[in-house]
Amino acid sequence: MAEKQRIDITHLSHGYSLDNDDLPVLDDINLTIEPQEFVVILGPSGCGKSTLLRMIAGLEQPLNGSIQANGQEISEADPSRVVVFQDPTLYPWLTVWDNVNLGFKIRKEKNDHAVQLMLELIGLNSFKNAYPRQLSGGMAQRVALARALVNDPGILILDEPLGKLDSLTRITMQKELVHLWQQRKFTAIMVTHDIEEALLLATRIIVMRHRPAHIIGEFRLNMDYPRHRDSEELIKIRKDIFHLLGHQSDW
Ligand SMILES: Nc1ncnc2c1ncn2[C@@H]1O[C@H](COP(=O)(O)OP(=O)(O)OP(=O)(O)O)[C@@H](O)[C@H]1O
Repeated sequence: MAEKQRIDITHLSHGYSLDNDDLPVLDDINLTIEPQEFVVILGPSGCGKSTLLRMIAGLEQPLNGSIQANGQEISEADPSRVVVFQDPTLYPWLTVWDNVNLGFKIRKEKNDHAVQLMLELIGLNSFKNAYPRQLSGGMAQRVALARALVNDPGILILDEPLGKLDSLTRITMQKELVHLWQQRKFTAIMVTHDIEEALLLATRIIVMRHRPAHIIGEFRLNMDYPRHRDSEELIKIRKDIFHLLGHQSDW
């Protein structure tokens, strides 16, 4: 199993150049994510959440500041940090089994037992010979999660992975995600626009504001799963998040 990762983000700032103007995006982000936490980042559209995730994944370097995994500066992508995007990005010419098995194949390894176990865990064993076009959106996203998790990443980076699913499938997938996280004990960092989703999944919620983005608050949720939307504790945290955001119109 991959070593579980602790992420240390220190004084991280970033920006882009747009039409010769500087576009500051992230401003002095300081955040530590402990191994096996489930951290959810909430923030308005365009504030820089995906940019931050790309940096944790090593797909982009910050202009200033530091970002480390277990004390080592993150300078490039690494198989121990896996990203799952909003779109499942499965290979259409590969079956479900071959999509999940891809990492092993690339590394010239064979671990059919792990692939089988993963397919059972996501409830798609009977679809192992199906092609992506034969799957529903929720099933395809489960395959993408299986493909990410079969290689036992130290950290799973989730960029709105349930954003395009209908609300019923989304509720099922939220439960599955918690189940997988409890079983496989990876560190999870996820971006969502959905406050309810954050409340149901996170061990910690980070709230960001933008132009440029900075952290304006965080909430620890020491509650068991499954959680109930109308529990007193969640109602209180939901209220506090709305209060913090001040009912921003650009959410
Ligand atoms: N490669 C790039 N070049 C220039 N600007 C970029 C680039 N990538 C992102 N941006 C800009 O950076 C800002 C943050 O983008 P990002 O995708 O990180 O936001 P986000 O919070 O994830 O948004 P959303 O919630 O809508 O997905 C946006 O203003 C975007 O236009």
